[in-house]
Amino acid sequence: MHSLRVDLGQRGYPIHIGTGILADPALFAPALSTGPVAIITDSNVAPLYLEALQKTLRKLEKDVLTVTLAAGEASKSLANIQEITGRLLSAGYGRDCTLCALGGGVVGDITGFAAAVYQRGVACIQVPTSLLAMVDSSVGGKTGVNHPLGKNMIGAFYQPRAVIADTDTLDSLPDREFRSGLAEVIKYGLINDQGFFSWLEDHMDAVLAREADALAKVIQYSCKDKADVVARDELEGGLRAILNLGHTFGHAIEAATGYDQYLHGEAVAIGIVMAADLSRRLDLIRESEQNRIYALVKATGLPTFAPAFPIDDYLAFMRVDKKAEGGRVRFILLRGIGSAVITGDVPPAAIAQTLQAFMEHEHA
Ligand SMILES: NC(=O)c1ccc[n+]([C@@H]2O[C@H](COP(=O)([O-])OP(=O)(O)OC[C@H]3O[C@@H](n4cnc5c(N)ncnc54)[C@H](O)[C@@H]3O)[C@@H](O)[C@H]2O)c1
Ligand SMILES: O=C(O)C(=O)C[C@@H](O)[C@H](O)[C@H](O)COP(=O)(O)O
Ligand SMILES: [Zn+2]
Repeated sequence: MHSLRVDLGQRGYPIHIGTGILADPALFAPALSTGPVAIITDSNVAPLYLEALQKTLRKLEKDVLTVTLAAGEASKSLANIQEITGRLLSAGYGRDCTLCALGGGVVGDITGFAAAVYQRGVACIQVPTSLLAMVDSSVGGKTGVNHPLGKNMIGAFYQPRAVIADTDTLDSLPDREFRSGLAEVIKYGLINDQGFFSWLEDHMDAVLAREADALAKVIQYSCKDKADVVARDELEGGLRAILNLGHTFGHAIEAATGYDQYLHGEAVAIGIVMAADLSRRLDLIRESEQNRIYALVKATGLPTFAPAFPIDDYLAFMRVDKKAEGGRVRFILLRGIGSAVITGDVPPAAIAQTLQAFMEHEHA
């Protein structure tokens, strides 16, 4: 097992990454409040891992309630916050309860938000089971739900008490979901870890084959890169926005397509390719660097072109992005591989050219 820490003083917490650790009560015990536990999970994950987690918690003599949401992004809704909190109230759960998010980023984001608002805040443990959740969403305390008008528009920063990532659960993760998680992994290399990006270029075959050593390195490096950024800027006053590379375009793609055609990581992959294109148009990176980025995304089997919509539709979704300031959309762009810049100083014509280029055809 490998453990690291998100260094946030009193709100700091451990991230445990390893095989078989879902069955280890000793990892859960320090993060639990004194009262009962509610496991929030989804309809795909429940048949696979719910029993194992229930067993672990019962060894700690915990009463356990389970809320199983329908799998998929549509479950990240305010209606399900009502459902979860209603179940907790009906069961008489008080402020001493703990919510355990067992699943991917959807379950993690909604459970974290439910924990933030239920009786003004109860303990939360993230038990990520998708690659994306292990490398990104379970860490850092961004919680929330979607609104039809925009992705993640309702939420809170609320840190978990612990992240417990049992990599054995990835054995059952469908290939498309696995690749989706790799988009966020590539992101870390691009924003602040040039060596990791090069390593990914050299080892993508091993990663895609889910070789244990390669997978362990991917998860450990990603969690460390994310924990470092979060520790320096928990509430996204500035620096943390670099974790949003590819998301200004990506979230617009998700929202424009009703959240059900592209997985989050797929939309982010297209967004990364677009951000690289925009960076090159503004002479921030060389064409050779743009080509490397495109090649790695492509080698990962992720999509690199966006569905065709009127540019104004994309721009309208991009304007609701939370990074916008004074009505001006801000982008995370690249100054090289391993170096990101946050800027609102982007000519509208360049944004339109990038959108056009990646809607019309695949980049050669
Ligand atoms: N809070 C953050 O910092 C943050 C970061 C990145 C993404 N996100 C959010 O995370 C969500 C995407 O997360 P995701 O990709 O995990 O999606 P997801 O939660 O929908 O999980 C992906 C799919 O895989 C299934 N699944 C999960 N684990 C499995 C397993 N071990 N075996 C078999 N099937 C399994 C799920 O049921 C689902 O169908 C988006 O809503 C995105 O906005 C949040
Ligand atoms: O943790 C962060 O900060 C991120 O931006 C991580 C992203 O991968 C994630 O998709 C996040 O939910 C996006 O946040 P948002 O603030 O743009 O909604
Ligand atoms: Zn993301």
